[in-house]
Amino acid sequence: MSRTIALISEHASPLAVLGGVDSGGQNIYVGELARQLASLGYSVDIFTRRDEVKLPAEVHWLSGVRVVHVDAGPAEPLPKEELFQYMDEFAASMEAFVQSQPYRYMLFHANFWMSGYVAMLLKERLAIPFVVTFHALGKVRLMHQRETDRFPSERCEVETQIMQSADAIIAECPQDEADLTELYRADARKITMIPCGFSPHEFHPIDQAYARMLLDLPATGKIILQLGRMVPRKGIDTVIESLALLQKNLPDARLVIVGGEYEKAHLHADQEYRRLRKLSETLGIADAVSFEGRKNREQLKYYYAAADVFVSTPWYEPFGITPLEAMACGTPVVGANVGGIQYSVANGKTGFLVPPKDPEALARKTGLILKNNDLRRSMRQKSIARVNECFTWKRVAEQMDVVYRRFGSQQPEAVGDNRQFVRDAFYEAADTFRLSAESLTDAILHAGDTLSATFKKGGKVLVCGNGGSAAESLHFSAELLGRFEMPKREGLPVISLVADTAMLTAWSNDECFADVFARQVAAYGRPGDVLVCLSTSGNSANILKAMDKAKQLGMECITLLGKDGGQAKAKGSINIVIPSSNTQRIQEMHLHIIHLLCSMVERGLTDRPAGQRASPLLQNIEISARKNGKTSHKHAAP
Ligand SMILES: O=C(CO)[C@@H](O)[C@H](O)[C@H](O)[C@H](O)COP(=O)(O)O
Ligand SMILES: [Zn+2]
Repeated sequence: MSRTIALISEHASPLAVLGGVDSGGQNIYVGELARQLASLGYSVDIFTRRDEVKLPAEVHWLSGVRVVHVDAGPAEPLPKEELFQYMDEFAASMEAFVQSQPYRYMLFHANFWMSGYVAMLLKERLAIPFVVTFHALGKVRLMHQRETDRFPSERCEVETQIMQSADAIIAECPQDEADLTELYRADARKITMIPCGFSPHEFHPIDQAYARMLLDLPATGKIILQLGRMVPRKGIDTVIESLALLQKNLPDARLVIVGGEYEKAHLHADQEYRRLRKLSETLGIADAVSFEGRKNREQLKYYYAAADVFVSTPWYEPFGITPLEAMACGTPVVGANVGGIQYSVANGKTGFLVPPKDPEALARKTGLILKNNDLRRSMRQKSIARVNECFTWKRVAEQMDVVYRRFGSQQPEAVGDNRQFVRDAFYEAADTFRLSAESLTDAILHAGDTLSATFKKGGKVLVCGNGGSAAESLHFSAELLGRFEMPKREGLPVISLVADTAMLTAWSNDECFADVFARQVAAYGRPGDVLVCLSTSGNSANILKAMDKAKQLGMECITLLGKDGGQAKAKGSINIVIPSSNTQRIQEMHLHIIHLLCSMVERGLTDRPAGQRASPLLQNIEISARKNGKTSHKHAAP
C-alpha cells in the first residue's frame, strides 16, 4: 500500500502569510506536520483552496510535500465564514485530482470542519478513510462569541456528522477531548490526543540583550510580550488592563504587542488596533504599550527572547501554539486557564495559569515572575525542558504516524529522503547541544570539580558503559591516563572497566554478565574514589549493580545518562541527563561532555588555594611539567 497521504486544509495554506485574521496556528500545523511526515517517509499532498488566480495548480514546496490549489469559489481571498458554500465544489475538484493520480492515497487528514466535510464526501465516493483535527469546535465558539459568530448555522450539525463518519479524531488537548465527547457525544474510542508542536530550529533560547538590540527595544526594564492574531477573543484588552495595574509596583514594565493584519506603519487601518490603542490611552499607559504589527516568522524568536514574560489570555483557545514557542525560547508564560494553554503551561513550574478576562490575577502573576529573578530562571529552564520533551512537531508526527498506520499495513519505507534525513540529524544534534547547554552546565561543572578534587586527593576514577558507551569509557580513560590538552603531564589514574576482555568474557560466561562491573568495582574501588557510569537508558543491570557496589564502598557516582535517566538517576550523586530520547544524539553529547570533563580536570590540576601543598600526584605532575619547560601553571608550588 502507498504511503501517500492528503492533508486537507481549505482555508489555511502553509504558503500563506501568518498573522492575518484567518491565518495562524492551522497554517503552521499543516505545514509542520507535512514536513515531519515527509521525513518519516510519507509523500504528502496538501489540498487548499485557490485564493489567487495566479497560484500554480501544484507547488512542490518541500522534498516530499506538494501544495495543491483546488478550485472552489472565486479565486480571491474570502473570510473563512463564507467558504462553506463552496465546499461541494472543493470536493469535486479534489476528487478529479485524486482520480488523476497514478497512486491511491492511504488516507485523508482533514483540518477544520469544512475540510472534514470534504473528506466525508470523498470517503463516500472513493472509500478512502479519513482522520480529522477540528482545531476549533462550533459549539465551543458559540458559547464564547455567540453574538459575533458568522459561521453558517449548520456548522455544529455538520461537525456531528463528520465525527460519526471519521475513522479517527485527533483531540489537541484534554479539554478538546472532553468537548468532543461531552458536547458532541463523539465516540471516545476514535479519539487520540496529540498536541500541537513547535520546531526547535525555529524557536530556541537567544541572548536577551542581543535580541533587544536587534529589535531596537530598551536594553533595561521589564518587557511583557503579547504575540498572536489581533482579534477580540485573544483578550489583548485584558493584558493592557493588567499592565495598568502592574505599573503601580513596576513602573518600568512595558508591554510589546506583536501581530495583526498589517505591518506597523499601516496598523491604523485595523479596527481592533484602534480599540486597543484607545484603551491604553484611556488608562494612561499609552507610552508603555507598543504595537509592533505583523512580523515575519523569522523575527518572532527575537521577540520571545527579548521578553521577560509572555502573556496569552484568550477567552478560549483550542490549543495555542504561541505559548509553546515562548517556552522554547526560555520565556515563562502567564496564560489563561483555558483549552490547550492549561495543558501546555505547567502551572507554577513553567509559568502560571489565570482565569481569562481577569486583569488583576494576570497582573499579580506577571508581577511575581518579573520581580523574582530566581523564579524566572527556574521557569526558564523548566520551560525549555518541557516543550522539547513533549511538544516538538517531530514528536507530533511520530504520534500521528501511529494513528495513520491503522489504515495501512505496511512498515515505514526503508529509505525515505536521505538528504532530508541527514540534514534533520544535524539539526537534531544541534538542538540537543543547545538544550544541553541550557540545562546541564551546572551538573557538568560539579562533575568536573569532583573529578579534579578526587585526583588531587590521590583518588582514582573507574568508568564503565555498554556498547557505544563502553567505547566512550575507553575514550575517557585514554584522555586522562594518557594525555589531553596539557602537554607533558603525568597520567591520571582512570581505569575503564570494559578493557579486560578475558575477565569480562570469563565472568559473563561462568557467572553473570550483570556483575562484570560490580566485581571490578569491588576489587579496585576505595572510599573517596569515583565511579563514572555511561548509559543512554540508565537501566542496564550491570551499570546499576556497579553503582550499588560503589556506594557501599563510599565512592561517589557520576552518571552520564539520557532519556528520563532511568533507574541510575536515583543512584547517582551527580547526574548529567541529556535532554533527548534519541540514543545516538545522547551518545554524541556524552562524548562532548567527556571532552569537557577532561578539559576541566586538566585546568583543575593547577588550581589550588594559595598556600595549600599539592598532593604527591600533583607534585609529580608539576615537577614533570617544569622539567619540560612548561611554567605557565597559575599556582605552581614554590
Ligand atoms: O552504540 C550503540 C547505539 O548507538 C549501542 O552499542 C548501545 O551502546 C548498546 O545497545 C548498549 O547496550 C545500550 O546500553 P545503555 O546505553 O542503555 O546502557
Ligand atoms: Zn552507537
